[in-house]
Amino acid sequence: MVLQFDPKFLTSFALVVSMVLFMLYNDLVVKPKRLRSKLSNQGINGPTPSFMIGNIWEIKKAKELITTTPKSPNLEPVDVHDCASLSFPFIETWKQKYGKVFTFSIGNTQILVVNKPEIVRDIITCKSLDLGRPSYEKKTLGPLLGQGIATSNGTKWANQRKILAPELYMEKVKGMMTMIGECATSLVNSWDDIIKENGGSANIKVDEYFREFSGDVISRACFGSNYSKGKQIFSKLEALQEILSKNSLVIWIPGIIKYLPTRNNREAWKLEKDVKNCILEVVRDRKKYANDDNNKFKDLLQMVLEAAKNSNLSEGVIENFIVDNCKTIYVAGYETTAITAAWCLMLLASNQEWQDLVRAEALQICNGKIPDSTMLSKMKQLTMVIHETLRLYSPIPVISREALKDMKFGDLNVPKGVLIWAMPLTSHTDPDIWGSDAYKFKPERFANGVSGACKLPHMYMPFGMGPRVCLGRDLAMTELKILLSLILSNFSFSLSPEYIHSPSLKLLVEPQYGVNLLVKKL
Ligand code: HEM
Repeated sequence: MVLQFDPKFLTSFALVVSMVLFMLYNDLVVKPKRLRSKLSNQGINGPTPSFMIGNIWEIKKAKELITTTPKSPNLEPVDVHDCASLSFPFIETWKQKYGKVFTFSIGNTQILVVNKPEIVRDIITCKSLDLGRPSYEKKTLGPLLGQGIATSNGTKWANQRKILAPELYMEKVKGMMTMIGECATSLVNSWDDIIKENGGSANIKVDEYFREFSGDVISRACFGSNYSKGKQIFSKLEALQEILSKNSLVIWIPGIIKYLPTRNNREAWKLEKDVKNCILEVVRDRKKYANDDNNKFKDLLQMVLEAAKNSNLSEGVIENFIVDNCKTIYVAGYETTAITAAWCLMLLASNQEWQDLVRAEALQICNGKIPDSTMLSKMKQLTMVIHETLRLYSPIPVISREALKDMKFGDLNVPKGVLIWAMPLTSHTDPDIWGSDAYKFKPERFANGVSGACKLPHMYMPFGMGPRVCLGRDLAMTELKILLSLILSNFSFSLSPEYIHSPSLKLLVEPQYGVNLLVKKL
């Protein structure tokens, strides 16, 4: 039997196929080539990309080489902290080969890496809404962050920032200090118990305890009295984050991989749906009691709810606004703080003289009490240690932007669609900025603040800078100071023989095998 097709159908079919092919050719070949040639005309070069995958292969190979050779401090002491080479080996290699400004690609996305201080300053302090968060973040982190403040752009971002920022100002954080002190005390008590059981000292892997601590703080700050429901939500978000970090390179490859019902994708979709339902359940409970006592709930969720109520957004949009911003605050604030605390203890464990100094300061100022805001402001040496930790082990290694229109920074023309990466990890250890001891742990460099520590203070950016600077900076610093001062006032610690030094990049830069310490009660 010979199939007969209507000639009109055949013509339309051929037209659609050629349009799809044309669009694919444009997206995968023409556009990336055009962007690269606009950059190379300005003398900006980089490794040659392969079709569809860009430089993913080189990145994967460089990372594999590093992860197979972790260092144990028993063999070599941890006294050189070159975190950038360990977590971004490919960036260091290309920087040496192509200079301080170079380009590479992941999938068909063109990335411009900028290490020149004057350009970095212009980019991260740029107030134009034409410079935004990269659209790929919505692809890679969509299930985790939705379209909350961290992934949105333009007026949508500006509105969310206006609503959320005042809730995390220092004045509000001061009101959270008793709650933070309670969470830290609970961690100290659990270490006390382990140490007692083990006859005076114990080998403790600190990471899970710090995650529990910062998860508790964020759950209580976000959900107040619905805190136990908050914990359930956050454990699902944690699982979702783990799945997405496994997908982080594959998802860049153009095509339909993120839509395929693979095991990872199915799990991620289920968790995303569960989280949304759980948050909306808390919201429904709140609405039931809202008229009983309007002052009952004074937490971030209530503030997001009220902001949504006062806006002229439609019901469906309001739901997403609430769900996405609750998720964003959790994701932005949970692991970053926990990982920083772990790196801080690793550094104090390997620098006993600084551990003794900061402990003496904490004991003298707090005298066994949970610190209040006046005490925290007096703890200068502890602040210096946290700054130095964030310099050497910045948990967020890249500050990324996308040119949403053609843009110009000094002499540099950035075509629309190019992603720009400023790299805290690299600029925090650049010897031209910090001196020849840039890779050493020396908190004393911060004795006169950030401006006294380096020639170009804007190159110190663990919390970013400019209009999109971290909203939770004051909360994070307060959490870290309370937690660390209580630990130092109660315990002494050194690196355990089980500790393996291997900073590695998942979604954040974290200790690949955790931080194991030998902890003793004072
Ligand atoms: C040590 C802990 C933390 C570090 C190192 C850190 C670092 C950062 C960095 C580098 C950015 C991106 C800035 C940019 O793109 O210019 C950021 C954004 C953000 N952070 Fe943090 N953060 C920490 C803790 C927190 C906490 C505790 C919260 C909330 C409770 C939080 C909420 C946010 C939010 C909402 C944004 C997005 C701001 C926007 O796009 O306008 N962060 N953070």
